Amino acid sequence: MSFTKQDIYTALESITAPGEGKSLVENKNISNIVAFGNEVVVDVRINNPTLQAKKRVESDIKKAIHQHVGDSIDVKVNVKVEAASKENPNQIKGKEIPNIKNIIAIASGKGGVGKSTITANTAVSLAKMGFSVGVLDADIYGPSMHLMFDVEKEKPVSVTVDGRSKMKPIESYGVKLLSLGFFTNPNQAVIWRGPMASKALNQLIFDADWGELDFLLIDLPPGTGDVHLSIVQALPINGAVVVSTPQNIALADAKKGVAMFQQESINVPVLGIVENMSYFTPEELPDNKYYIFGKDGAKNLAEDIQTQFLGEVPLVQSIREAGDVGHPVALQENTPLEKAFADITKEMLSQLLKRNANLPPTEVVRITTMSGCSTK
Ligand SMILES: Nc1ncnc2c1ncn2[C@@H]1O[C@H](COP(=O)(O)OP(=O)(O)OP(=O)(O)O)[C@@H](O)[C@H]1O
Repeated sequence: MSFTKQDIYTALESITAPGEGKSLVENKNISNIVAFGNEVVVDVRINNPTLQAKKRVESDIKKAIHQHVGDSIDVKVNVKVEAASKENPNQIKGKEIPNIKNIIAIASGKGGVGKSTITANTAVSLAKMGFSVGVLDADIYGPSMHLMFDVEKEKPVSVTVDGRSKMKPIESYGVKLLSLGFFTNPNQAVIWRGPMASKALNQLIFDADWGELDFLLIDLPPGTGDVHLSIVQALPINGAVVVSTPQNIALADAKKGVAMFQQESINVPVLGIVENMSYFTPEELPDNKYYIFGKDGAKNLAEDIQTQFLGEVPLVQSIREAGDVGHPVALQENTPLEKAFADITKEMLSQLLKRNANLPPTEVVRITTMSGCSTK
């Protein structure tokens, strides 16, 4: 059968580079194509170093050529991984997403420490400060953001942007949301394998019509696994926030979480640690503080590992209730909790400003105004 190099390029236009949101051709991943007789050799360069990504690219290329050009063609694929440069520890990895100025990952080592609660309330605080904010719920084990923002019955619709079909995030309290929870049946356990989860998350980031965002907060799953690795390697994350309770077992896991971001191959700056459930104050004894999970654990950890302590949130029934009814407590005007979350958010922004100030000049476009925050 006869075919041209151009036929091969056209076939490869249908394939998305892993974690890069554009087609292999558009993203200039194809470095060479040689076609002779019934054989084609495709040389391709990708950034994602995982074996799964290499295998996926190889099999996608073969499939596309067989499907669009001819199923008897003998296809050979050479995949080369281009490691991200390690020279500048503040380099933002992954492809820049033009409409999204800052991406912040919220993580925890241990489950159930309040990572989603902190994400939801920080997002609300940012929106109240006048920023445009999006939240991506990447917690594949138990997405909860759609519940915390009272939109569990909503389904994102498809819109056409520049000729491409995109998902429109659901908006609640001025925050744009996309969650795996919108696409799963709440009564069914969903088992996401690493590559499948990464693909779904990539779509939620790159195939979504986020519009212009000052901040995209990513609520990561607890722990340090596959999903973290592929998200932090594929996305230009400006910084990570780690949430922990003051309990020893949670702190040990938080330390691992921080270490994961600081690993050479990941190298995402940690903006700081938030301590949740720091103490309990009964209504009838407003001056008493009971340190149920231990005292100052996260503060001490932050000091030990030379990370910023971003603030503390007490254990309060109304935080749990507000989460359950889908009305984050930071929305309650003129309350101590609204202030607590605003203070944590400002501290996080100050750290982000410092971090962005260290970026190469072309990257220092992230935030220009931030009332009440400074890099000092
Ligand atoms: N400071 C707090 N005071 C009272 N309840 C809280 C507080 N923080 C979180 N909670 C409650 O604790 C539970 C777990 O919180 P959340 O879902 O935010 O944790 P998570 O770390 O995101 O959990 P997962 O590991 O499942 O993702 C929720 O019911 C939430 O409402």
